[in-house]
Amino acid sequence: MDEIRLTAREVEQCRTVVRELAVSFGTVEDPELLARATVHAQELPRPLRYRLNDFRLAESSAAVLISGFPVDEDRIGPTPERWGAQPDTTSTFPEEAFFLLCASLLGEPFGWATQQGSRLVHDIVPIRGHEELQLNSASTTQIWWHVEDAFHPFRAEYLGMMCMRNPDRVATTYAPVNGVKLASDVVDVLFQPRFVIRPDESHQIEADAGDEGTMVRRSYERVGQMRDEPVRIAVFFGDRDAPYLRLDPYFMDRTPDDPEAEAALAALSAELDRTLTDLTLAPGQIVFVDNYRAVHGRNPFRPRYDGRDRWLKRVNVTRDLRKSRELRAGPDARVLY
Ligand SMILES: NC(=[NH2+])NCCC[C@H](N)C(=O)O
Ligand SMILES: O=C(O)CCC(=O)C(=O)O
Ligand SMILES: [Fe+2]
Repeated sequence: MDEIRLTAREVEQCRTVVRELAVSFGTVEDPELLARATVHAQELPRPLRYRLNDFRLAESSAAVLISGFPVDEDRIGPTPERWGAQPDTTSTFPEEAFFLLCASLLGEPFGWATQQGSRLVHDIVPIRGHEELQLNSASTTQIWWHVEDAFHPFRAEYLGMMCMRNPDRVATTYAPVNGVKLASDVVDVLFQPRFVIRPDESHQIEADAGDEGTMVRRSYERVGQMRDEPVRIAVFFGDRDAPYLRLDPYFMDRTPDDPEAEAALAALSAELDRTLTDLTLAPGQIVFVDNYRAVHGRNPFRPRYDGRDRWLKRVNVTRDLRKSRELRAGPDARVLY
């Protein structure tokens, strides 16, 4: 994993850019701010921009950690009890704006109509009743490692997470694909379309009541179709010697009709299990996981439900919005229906 540590001077430079945005905007969801993000991101410190550029272009590493940006523990307010339940979006504006500007250096932030009310910046918080689900809002059960939204052809190239608080030091888990060792015939099988990935539950929880337009309903129908009539896909793609990967074993069908494929998936899973490591985010730290080159998950923890729970912000980033044009309302629209 790459680590970028901001110097005190660089942090001041970042805060100046963010302060300027805060004059005109109260939420990072404002489409006008998003339209300008790529431009304003060029005002961030040059070393940060160079490092993120290397990460994006040279694939120097499968994840990058950015440390040093401060979080104002009092100003951000209590951890929300549900997704998007933060009473005042301005309370985390500086942190989210910095996060979004960094994301803009890697590509275009986007959201899903079927997740967290179509917002671009998601909350990762433990939610009452979700403790044992395979969702970001779970707690007492581990989140099995996965590629984010592996079932979807337009899933993120990078998954960003920024820590607001993490008092019990709960670890995100992480394993890069370049650490796995597999026999050549196993790699061959993984490159073939012999695998089935179903949509995970985070796309099947109906959005906040109220914003259930026709488009959103159609979007849930599309996810339903991917669940009921999934197409067979390859787990590996790209370069034979440095493959990209696409898998979420928890939501993948066993393939008893194809024992060779089943064995290849088991072999890859065992390797990723073997190489999985902990990454404990501290307040202010941002990680961007290369969603084509690594899997991630999370260790279990006991939720507090006292306003001081673990709280991350999350954003999906694509290198190319155009490839999903058929699912978006306009060229610069960022929500996939
Ligand atoms: N193996 C899994 N648990 N996959 C689903 C991951 C969690 C999902 N992306 C969410 O936002 O809640
Ligand atoms: O909470 C974490 O550290 C990661 C959760 C996760 O997998 C996700 O939100 O996509
Ligand atoms: Fe995830």
